[in-house]
Amino acid sequence: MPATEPRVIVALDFPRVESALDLLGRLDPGRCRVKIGKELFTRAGPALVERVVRDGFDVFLDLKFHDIPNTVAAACAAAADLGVWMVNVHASGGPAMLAAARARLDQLDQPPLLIAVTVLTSLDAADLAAVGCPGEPADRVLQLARLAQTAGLDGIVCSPREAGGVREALGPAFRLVTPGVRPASAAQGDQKRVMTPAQAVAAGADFLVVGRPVTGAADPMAALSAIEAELASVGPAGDRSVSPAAS
Ligand SMILES: O=c1ccn([C@@H]2O[C@H](COP(=O)(O)O)[C@@H](O)[C@H]2O)c(=O)[nH]1
Repeated sequence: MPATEPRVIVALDFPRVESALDLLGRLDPGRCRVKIGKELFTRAGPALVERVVRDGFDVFLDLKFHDIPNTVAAACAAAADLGVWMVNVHASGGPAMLAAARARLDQLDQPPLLIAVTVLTSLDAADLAAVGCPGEPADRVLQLARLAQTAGLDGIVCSPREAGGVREALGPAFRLVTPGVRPASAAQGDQKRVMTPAQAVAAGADFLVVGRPVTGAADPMAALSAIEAELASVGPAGDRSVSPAAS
């Protein structure tokens, strides 16, 4: 990914639509992308997504579809109709579900990026064991990442902690989208697998999803600028541009 492309995706998680619009009015689509997730989508619906797209933002619609193949494929097509830049599904939905989503989006001239959620960044090994998946999160992430790549997805959501291993195993063109990003001074909250912005990019993340460290800051724009400054200090280490032939 060229180092000049905005890496930060601001998660617009707000209890009030007006608060999301207020922050959007201060953000620059040339500097960051935005994520609309379950909270804002449930409050404001597709009309808000279309408005934010019209305002020039690359929108990651983070609804984490997880259902039977036919339903997920149709939901992905509906998301694409909104003009979003990225849409996601749960990798644990299985190979047929992933393949159906891929096949449906492949019918479009300009499909959004299709990304698979691996292991939620709020989970640690004990949480995984509690839901019947004993083992290290990194191993499960890699297993699900391979499944997603085999099904032709464009990348995965994982924590920055797994980015290095996945990057090494699956190559430079596979997009790694990492929530679980916390500047050194920020509260961890419910996230269990975290790294700083600089560490995430150095580990191989393409896109950093950042919510509360920006949206919950006293001065959200100053918080975003501090993250950008931290990323600038990483320099070209995160530039893994690939030729079309290699991608
Ligand atoms: O594994 C995942 C998948 C998605 N998310 C989403 O990212 C943001 C993170 O927000 P913070 O406030 O920076 O923790 C949020 O919208 C989650 O739904 C994730 O955290 N982990």
